[in-house]
Amino acid sequence: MTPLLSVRNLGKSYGGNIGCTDVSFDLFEGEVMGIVGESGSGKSTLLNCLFGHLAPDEGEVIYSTRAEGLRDTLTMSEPERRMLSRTDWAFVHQNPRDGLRLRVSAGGNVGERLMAVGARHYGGIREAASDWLERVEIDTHRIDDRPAAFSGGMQQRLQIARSLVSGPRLVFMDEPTGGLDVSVQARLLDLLRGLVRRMGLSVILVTHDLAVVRLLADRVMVMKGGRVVEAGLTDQVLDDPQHPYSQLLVSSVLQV
Ligand SMILES: Nc1ncnc2c1ncn2[C@@H]1O[C@H](COP(=O)(O)OP(=O)(O)OP(=O)(O)O)[C@@H](O)[C@H]1O
Repeated sequence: MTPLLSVRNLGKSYGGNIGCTDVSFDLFEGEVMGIVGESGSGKSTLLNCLFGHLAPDEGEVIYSTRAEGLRDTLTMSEPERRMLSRTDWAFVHQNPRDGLRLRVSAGGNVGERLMAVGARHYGGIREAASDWLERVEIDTHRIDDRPAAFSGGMQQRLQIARSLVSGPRLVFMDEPTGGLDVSVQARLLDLLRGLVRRMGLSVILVTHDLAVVRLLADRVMVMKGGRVVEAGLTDQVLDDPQHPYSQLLVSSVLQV
């Protein structure tokens, strides 16, 4: 089976500082890959290099496109890449305010993404937006409200609806439950898990929370100092970590 995404020797430094280095992995269709590590271990740098928010210094990011087979996204033209990130890919930010337009209605936030991929029929767009609000458990009566009036958890659910409405195959998530109350996190995780499984999404999920990884990820990569120090099936890595740093990471959570 061809991987959906193949990353080879990806590296990015900031002046003399390593952001991430020598990162290689494959991601298959329908698979969730968790990336964990302490603050400064390179998780965000890696995620942003993969999505295209940052330009890596070296490496390859080969993506299996629907129309043109395998393509290195790092050598694509800017318009091609933009199109890919609107149609096949989506990004869920930790802070929903980074992924939403706060002055546009909830329905508008979702509908806008459909228009960006060519939808034009107003009735159809509004219906799809309403359907997606329901799917992320937002009362459809709030469709014309601005997200600024929503709670943090609702804003995050709206951002997820906006990201998924266009039917992406690969979703990048940066601490999607970070900054939310524990009870709100639990509900969001449940929702995310259901959507990911039902839609058969491939996900690259950055988090420092091992409970999030345990619940969502099929496989996990542990990063330290910009490098992947251990990778494997989630249960294996969390139940029987091999690298001393992974052991420390797992045991520090258990002690809390
Ligand atoms: N804009 C930048 N300029 C210089 N160094 C940076 C920059 N962004 C990140 N770094 C450095 O790159 C390394 C990796 O940082 P990165 O933010 O990717 O880690 P992280 O694991 O995502 O951390 P956090 O969980 O705190 O977001 C760190 O040493 C960090 O100081």
